[in-house]
Order: sequence, then C-alpha cells, then structure tokens
Amino acid sequence: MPTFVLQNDGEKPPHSEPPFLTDVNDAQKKAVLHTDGPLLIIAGAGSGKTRVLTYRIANLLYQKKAWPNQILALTFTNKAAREMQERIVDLIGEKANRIWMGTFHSIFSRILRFEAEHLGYTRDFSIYDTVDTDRVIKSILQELGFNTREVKPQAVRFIISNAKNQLISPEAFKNKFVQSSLDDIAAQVYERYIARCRQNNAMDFDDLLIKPIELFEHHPEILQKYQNHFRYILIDEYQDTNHAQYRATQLLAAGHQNICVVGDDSQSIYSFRGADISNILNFKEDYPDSAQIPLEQNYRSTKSILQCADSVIRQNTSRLDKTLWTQNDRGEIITVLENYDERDEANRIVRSIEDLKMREHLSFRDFAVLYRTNYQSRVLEDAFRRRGVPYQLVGGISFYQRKEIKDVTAYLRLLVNPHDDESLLRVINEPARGVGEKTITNLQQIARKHNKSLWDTIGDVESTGIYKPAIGRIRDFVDILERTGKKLTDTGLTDTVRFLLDETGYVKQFVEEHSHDSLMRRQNVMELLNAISYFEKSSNTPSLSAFLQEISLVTDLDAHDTDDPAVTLMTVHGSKGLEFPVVFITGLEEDLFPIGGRSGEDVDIEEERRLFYVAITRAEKRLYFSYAKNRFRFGEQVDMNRSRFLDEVDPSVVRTETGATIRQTGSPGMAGRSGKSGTYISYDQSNYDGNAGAGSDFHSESYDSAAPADDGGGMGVEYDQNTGEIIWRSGMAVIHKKFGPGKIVQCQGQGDDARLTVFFKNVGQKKLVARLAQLKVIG
Ligand SMILES: Nc1ncnc2c1ncn2[C@@H]1O[C@H](COP(=O)(O)OP(=O)(O)OP(=O)(O)O)[C@@H](O)[C@H]1O
Ligand SMILES: [Mg+2]
Repeated sequence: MPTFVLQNDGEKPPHSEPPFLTDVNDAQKKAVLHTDGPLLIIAGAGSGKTRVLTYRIANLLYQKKAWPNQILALTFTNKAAREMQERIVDLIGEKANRIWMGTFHSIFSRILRFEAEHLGYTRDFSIYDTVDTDRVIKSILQELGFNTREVKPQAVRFIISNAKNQLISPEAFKNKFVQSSLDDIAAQVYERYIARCRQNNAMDFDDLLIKPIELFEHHPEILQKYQNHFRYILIDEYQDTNHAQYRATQLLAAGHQNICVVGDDSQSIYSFRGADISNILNFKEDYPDSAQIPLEQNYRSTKSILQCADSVIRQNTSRLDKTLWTQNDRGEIITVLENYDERDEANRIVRSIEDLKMREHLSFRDFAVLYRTNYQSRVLEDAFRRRGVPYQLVGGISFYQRKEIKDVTAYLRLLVNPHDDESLLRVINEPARGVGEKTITNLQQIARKHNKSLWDTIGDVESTGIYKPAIGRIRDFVDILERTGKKLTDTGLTDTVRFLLDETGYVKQFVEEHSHDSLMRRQNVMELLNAISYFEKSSNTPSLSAFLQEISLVTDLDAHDTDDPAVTLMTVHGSKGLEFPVVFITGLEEDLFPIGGRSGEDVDIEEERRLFYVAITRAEKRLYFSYAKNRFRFGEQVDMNRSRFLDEVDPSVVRTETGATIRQTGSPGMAGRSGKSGTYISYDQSNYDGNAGAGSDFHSESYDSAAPADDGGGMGVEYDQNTGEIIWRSGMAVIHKKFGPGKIVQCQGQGDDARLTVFFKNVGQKKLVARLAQLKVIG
C-alpha cells in the first residue's frame, strides 16, 4: 500500500493567474487554466501540446487543486517524463518531484509492486523483457514438440503480445481469433506461457499494462483507492496508446473524470504495436461532456518545413482535419540529396553537418540524422567515426541487452527471486561449470513433475537422481548464491556484486580469454558495476530489487542525452516528441521508407506516411532528405528507387542536389565514365539552382551536378571514394576555425590521417593532423 502523504502546506489557493503564464498563447492558456473535467486536445506537431501539459500541471499545483502526488502524468518515454518534471520544478519548485510522472510501464509497475499480493505475485516479481519472453516461449514450443527453427519464438511472442494488449484471454483467442497455422500454435503456447510466468513470479512488459486492469476489475476497493488518490490524470502522445492503456486510464478516471489527453492523429506510428487511433475518437464518447481545445499555431518549424509536412500528410485519406500555421520565418527550402550509394549518402551527410556547423555556428547537438530501420545506422556510424564527428546512437543494441550484462543481471534477479526459472537457466552453466544440457533437461522434468521451481528442485539435488558428477557442481552453484544472498544482507550492493563476480569466476573467464571481444565484455561488466555503485550512492532505496526494476525499464530511447554535444542518430520512431534545428531524413527509397512492398509484405502506406510526417516535423530550421540509388542489402548491391514520398512533397519547397559526380575508371558498373586512374568525386555547381525549380531536377537521372552551396565554384575538392576522406594537396586554400584562412604548404600521409603544414595569414605556420584540424577547403 503506497504511503499517500499529504504534502500541502494548508495555504488557501491563490485566485490570481500563475505568473508563469506569460509565454503561452490564448488557446494554450485556456487549456492550461481548464482544470476540472475531461479535456481533449488534438493538434498538429509543434503546437505546444507537451508544453500545455507541463504548464497545466504547474497550474494545478499553483492553484493548490491537488497535492503533487495526487497528479498522474503519463508520457511516452522516461526521458520525456524527466524533462517535463524538470520544467515543472523550474516553474513551481521542488515539490514537483513528488508527482507520479513516467511511462505507463514505469507507473504501472510501481502500482503492481504495491499490490502484487492481490494478484498472486510477490513484490519482488521479475520483469521479463522480450529476450526473456522468447526464451520461455522457445522452451514451451520445444515441450510441445515444435522445431523452433521453423516456428520462430519471436513470431509467436508477437501474436501473444497482441492478444494480451487487446485483453483477449487464451481461451477467447483459441475460440475466436485463430486464422492461420501460426495462430493455432500461438494459441497452444499462450496459456502455458501465462502459467509459466506466474510460476516464475515474473511479469512481461505487456503484463505491466494488463495486470493493473485485472487488479482494478477484480478488486473494486483497490480501484477506488487509486481513483480517489489520483485527482488529475494527464496523458501525452495519446494517439499511440493501445487498448490496455486506454482501458486502465479509463478505469482510473471514471470517478472524477479529471482527465486531459493530448495527441495528434497524424503522428500515430505505433499501430504495429497495437496502438489504436480510435482511442482518441472514443474519448468523446466516453466523456460526452469533454471540452476540446484546438491548438493551431506551430512554434517549432519554419514555414517551408510546415508547408512540406502539410503537403505530405494531405495524401492520407484517414485523418482529422486540423489547421496548423506559424509566424516563424519562411526559412530555407528543403534540400534533397541524391547519392550514388549508402556510403556516399553517409559521407555526404557528415560533411554537410561539419560544414553547416561551422558556417552557422551550430553545435553538433543541433543535428539529428533519422532513419527508418535500425540497421541503417551502421554505415552512418562508420562515416561519423571516420571523420571524427561525435555522434550519439539512440536505439540499437542497448547496453542492458548485451549478453554479459544479461548474464550478470540474471544472477542478480536470482538473488531477489530464486524461483525465477528463466534466470536460473541462463546462468546455471554460466560461466561453464560442467552442467550439461541433458542434466538441465532432467532437472526441468523433475521440477515440472513435482510442480516446483528449479531452485527448489536443485536445493535438494542429491535426491534428484541426476548424473552424479553434476550434483557437486550444482551444489557449488547453490552455495555461491546462498553465500552471496547472505552477503547482501550483511554488506552493500556493490560489494555483494563484486563478491558474486569473484566467486562465480564470471570476470576471470574474460581475463583468461585475452581477446578483444573478451576485453569489451569485461569492460561492460565493469560498467555495470559502476552503474550499481552509482545507484547505491544516489538512490533513496538502494535495494537490489529497486536497481533491477530501474534497469528493466530503461528503454533504448532513454539513452539519449542532450547534454553531450553530439549528433543524434536515431530511428524515426525514436524521434517522436523531440525537436532539432537541423534534421536529415535518410534512406528515402522505395522498400525502405516506405518500408516493405518489394518483398510483397503488406504495407500500411498511411502509417508510413505518418512516420514521414513525424520525421519532417522534428525539424526547426533546416531539413534535408536523402536517398541512395544503390544500396547493399541482404548481402548484395541492389538498385533502389527514390521514395514515392519525395514526389508527394510540394515542389515549391524543395530543391534537389543530384549529388556528386562519381567517376571510376575501370570499375565495372561505371564503365565509360571519364577520369584519370583512381576514383574521385568532384562537385560541380552548374545544376545548382537553389530555388523552387525542383521539378525537373527532381527526376533527373544524372549523377552530374550540384554541391553544397558554400563549397565555392570550381574549387575541385577531391574525395577518396573508398574512405570518403578528402585528398589533401599542397597549395589548397583552407580555413581553420581558430586560425582563420591559410594555405597548405606541405602534406604527408593520406586522408584524415594526413599531417599538414599550413601557413595561416594571421598566425603563421602550423602543423596539423587533418582529422583533428577540421579544415574547410575553400579553393
Ligand atoms: N506559446 C509559445 N511560445 C513560445 N514557444 C512555444 C509556445 N508554445 C510552444 N512553444 C515551443 O514550441 C516547441 C513545440 O512545443 P511542444 O513540443 O510542446 O509541441 P507538441 O505539440 O507537443 O509537438 P509534438 O506534436 O511534436 O509532440 C517547443 O520548443 C515549445 O517550447
Ligand atoms: Mg509533444
């Protein structure tokens, strides 16, 4: 039971308007000051929806309508929650830290920990991520006699997860929703999967959303407690809530109906995960008295960017009609970068970033490079690394998904919840201690027969009758865990984990292996120890279970840290709600963005278009589209066609830079192109019209043409096509950020590693390494 401490200081509510309401427009102000009763805000990108929520909460506190901990604010990422909380602290003071603010998953898991016993769990239940879930599903599939190479656990997980999120029970699924043979298999797995999770005292990510509904529906008194407690409920990005999220918040708001939701139907991009746009439409039916306030002024983007976004989203037939305008400048028109291949694309983007940064005095953190699928990041990363431009990858394999980190956390989970069979299976032979597959299978059978957890089974391993030599090894394993558990009660968290790592020999195995890979793994484990140590020092409740809870809820999106001056690389999905002065949207090719199609998959083009709309509307000042004519995919070079979305953009706001001339003598696919021996790319400004004449350029098949505007005519910078690095030559005129203009008088070595002697007009001769000097060639 949570301790709901009243935090109010007993002052009478002020009647005046809050002082912080100076920088909101009239419509926003109306939404902020509307306190009681349901409120729906459907409005376009950048119109201040998130800002309204933030100010609304500050106002509720300012007006003393509720104690901070009686406000429930649900956001899409933990990072969004943190930012909102920080902003409210700025506006209203430290008490804002007591607001219940976070993602659905984190808030609901908090409630579930309080109420776990009512659901037949203990408070220390484990949280399974998708990898854990796949392991459980795989073992069930094997028990049922399926070959898991043919029936992929991930595919089954996807079906089960969908059913769970739509609150479809295993029985209902079996009876009403089976449409394919895979559904049929999923139906067989579903019930066992639920039973297995319960037996392991574990909840998966879907359970964190569903179990509260079960709790509220079966325990009206508990529902009432939370209904009374949360006086105000606010939800951001409402268009991407799924049915379970919708239902849970509907239950919570049923009494007082003080619920405010904000969203944009045009930005609904998670239907593949069960997000349901109709939740917005249902809102009006659920709350017939709800107020609706439109926000129509965009504060984020230039007129050109908004015009571009509007021309794209108009192509969708299913959307609500909304107005969006801005007082911001018209700004630059959008540049389409046409590239030979994906390496060319990546190099060009990095060069454009370096160039713009210098020219416009920007910081690397002002740039974002967006892509449709995660794997596209690799080539981009290579290009960034090669040119020494700092970047931050958001998404991809997150730290906590790495094998060694998952191993150690499995040990930690076992310490908290020894009945967590999945974790036990993960580490019983990790590092290898001679407990073979066969022994493990035997143990599983024995456990199942006696309806016991594996931990209970191996607690009495002598009586199991398994292979003798294994008994001693398992005893050792149990012994280590028991001693570590004791240590946990006697000493601190960090010391306990260090003890565990020593006793198990987990780190020693990496030291002995001596490979680069093992070194990285060791460093990762050490980094986990750093994280634990930091947690222990900074948390109010430095328990192991609190630490595990925290890390299981760290999503990839949360890795993003705007304090680092680095370019952000992320998927379009990950960029929702964010904004950057300069945005590059890459890989605008058919079968990539929009995804699918070529391989015959069923593509929801309208959703892909909404994704494109989300990407465009992240940009504040400048926007670039880019695509490659060739791309290495599935192990071979494939011809790519430009995305249909590029043709949908209003031609008056884009121009195309058809890219670098690629001349390759002797290269098979490029035979006949002129040039001296070797490969170089040269820019030619002749087709660079820099204005609305995009129409003809847009469809140009030519490789020959334009360059970044400021590269200067005829300067003839040469790039090594293999590395994308500049070929440095004596006599080149350059500019250095600090030293000003100069001329290269000598160069040794190649590309970014070249050592250059440059005579600068202002400061005389300097020796520089190309990579670090970040020189700009001007002639
Ligand atoms: N009245 C205002 N005056 C000045 N700036 C504003 C105002 N309203 C919003 N902004 C700024 O405009 C930008 C967009 O606001 P916000 O992120 O709240 O929009 P949003 O509607 O939530 O966008 P999205 O749909 O992308 O989530 C932010 O930088 C915000 O600070
Ligand atoms: Mg927002």
